[in-house]
Amino acid sequence: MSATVIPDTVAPGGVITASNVFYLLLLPATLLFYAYWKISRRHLHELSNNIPGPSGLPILGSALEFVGSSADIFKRMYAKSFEFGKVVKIWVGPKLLIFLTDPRDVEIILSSHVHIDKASEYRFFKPWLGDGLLISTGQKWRAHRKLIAPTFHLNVLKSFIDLFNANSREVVQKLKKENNKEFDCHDYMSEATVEILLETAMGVSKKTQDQSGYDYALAVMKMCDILHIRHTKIWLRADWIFNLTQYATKQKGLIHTIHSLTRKVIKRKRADFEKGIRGSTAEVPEDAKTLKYEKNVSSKTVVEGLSYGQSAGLKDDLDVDDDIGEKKRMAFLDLLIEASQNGVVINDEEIKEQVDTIMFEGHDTTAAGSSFFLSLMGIHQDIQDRVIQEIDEIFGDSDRPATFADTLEMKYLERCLMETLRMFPPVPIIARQLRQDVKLASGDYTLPTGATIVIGTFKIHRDPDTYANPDKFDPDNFLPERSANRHYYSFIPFSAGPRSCVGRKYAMLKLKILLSTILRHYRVQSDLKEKDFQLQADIILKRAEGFKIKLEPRKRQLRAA
Ligand code: HEM
Repeated sequence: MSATVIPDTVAPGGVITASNVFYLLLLPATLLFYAYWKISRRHLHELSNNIPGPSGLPILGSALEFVGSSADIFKRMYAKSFEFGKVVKIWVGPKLLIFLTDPRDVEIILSSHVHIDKASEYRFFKPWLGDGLLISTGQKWRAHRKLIAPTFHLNVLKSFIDLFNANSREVVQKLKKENNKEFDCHDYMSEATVEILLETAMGVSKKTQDQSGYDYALAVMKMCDILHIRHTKIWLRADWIFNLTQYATKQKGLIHTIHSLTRKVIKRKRADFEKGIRGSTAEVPEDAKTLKYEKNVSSKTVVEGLSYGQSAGLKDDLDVDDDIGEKKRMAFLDLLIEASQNGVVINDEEIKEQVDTIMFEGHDTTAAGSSFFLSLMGIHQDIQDRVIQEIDEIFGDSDRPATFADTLEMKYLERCLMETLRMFPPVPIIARQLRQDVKLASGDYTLPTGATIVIGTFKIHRDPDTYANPDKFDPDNFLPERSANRHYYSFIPFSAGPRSCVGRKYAMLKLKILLSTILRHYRVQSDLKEKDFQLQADIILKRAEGFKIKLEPRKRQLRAA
């Protein structure tokens, strides 16, 4: 542009050229920009000065701590976390991260209707999840949350029970080929959780998809690897650099695989909708239907009988009014398509973003949770005995499907599940961007506007001030008398407050049916102990070495009912 204004020629015998002018102005312009940048960040520095944390290197800060494999980074960061208190600042280049692990401080952030903006790192999800519920903010997030949350209410979830049973039975059949040999159960859990989502929340039969649930799950895992690399290698954060790398090409291919499934799902559902078909079109085999076994359970018992993965005192928009009107009782994609018919609440692109979001959040988290659960059962044989005893007391020697009332009886299994989510929370950290200063409750600290706040769920769940023996797998941590005096925000696997997980109840119900069905048929063995797990936190917490277990068929004489 400047070349057209000031011709880039050498003046006869002179030295003033356009490039000379450019270089002459570059230095003062840079100095001015730097001065402005420093002044605009003064507040950030002033308020963070008294927050403890590693001093780091000039310019880079602690960026080098994030070099290496995900498992190395996780181990290093967790070890470092013991050097400081419950409010820690870390500079990563110019970025200020503040880690919070005191439940009183965490409550201030998570319960707020103001601090709802996700950290800037979530933008790496955009090409994949668009502006779906996980990432969006402001009015768009509010309107869509209001629309989507009721589609995960208990009354809707109860209509999924037969499909949870049918799919869990299929997993048991598939697992037969792994009898008595070591294998990675996460592969099976990923495939099952994708297929269950397709048949329940999306309401389409998995048989109509030409891609298997596993292909989709694999693409998601590889996509998470790339996103994790962008979080840790700071030079890849800039889109223009990232787009020059092979990761960008790989990402394009993976997004194509992921989006081709979600596009097909929406297309099929729309076609069904136009034919007047509502609800799931997935078929349930007769022997997985629960109607004749179901006892009537009042919604009051339901709320009191199940914590759904939350501390008992925490309530959110999933807990209000379980007896919602008949009209509102629609599953996720049915409701979105119906809402889009008038084009006001949600348009086609937004439906796709939400479907992508639910397909991701709904499967990878529960695949990790169930794989950790099975690994822990394999390690703690005595605890597995008690779970199996409880299941056998509920089902006897019958092979009938699990009813909703049965899931309420699975109290010990539920405690084991909660303890699994405590020790190995699938979402190990939550990050928010502060748009205004926040005074903390735990000490004389004020978090400055512009800081990235990292809620360290993994660390909070291992705090010896809250859990007497935090590294021991002890389901009795969730006995009512032990939970009673705990701060509500000291157990937050599903986050909490207005941006809590909308799939919390769905996840707990599905996991109870899936895991109890597996344990009705198999006993789990594991040669490793949990201290040997190589944890890696690339978006979702996993075992880097895979979730290796062995299954032994249980010797039960089953009868039909
Ligand atoms: C064990 C299973 C699960 C765990 C541990 C889990 C955990 C979480 C956590 C911690 C968040 C907050 C994330 C953040 O703020 O960055 C979240 C949000 C979310 N989860 Fe889950 N989740 C699980 C299962 C599910 C399922 C089954 C679904 C859907 C079917 C789901 C859908 C969502 C959505 C849509 C959000 C975003 C909510 C919002 O921002 O309004 N999750 N989940």
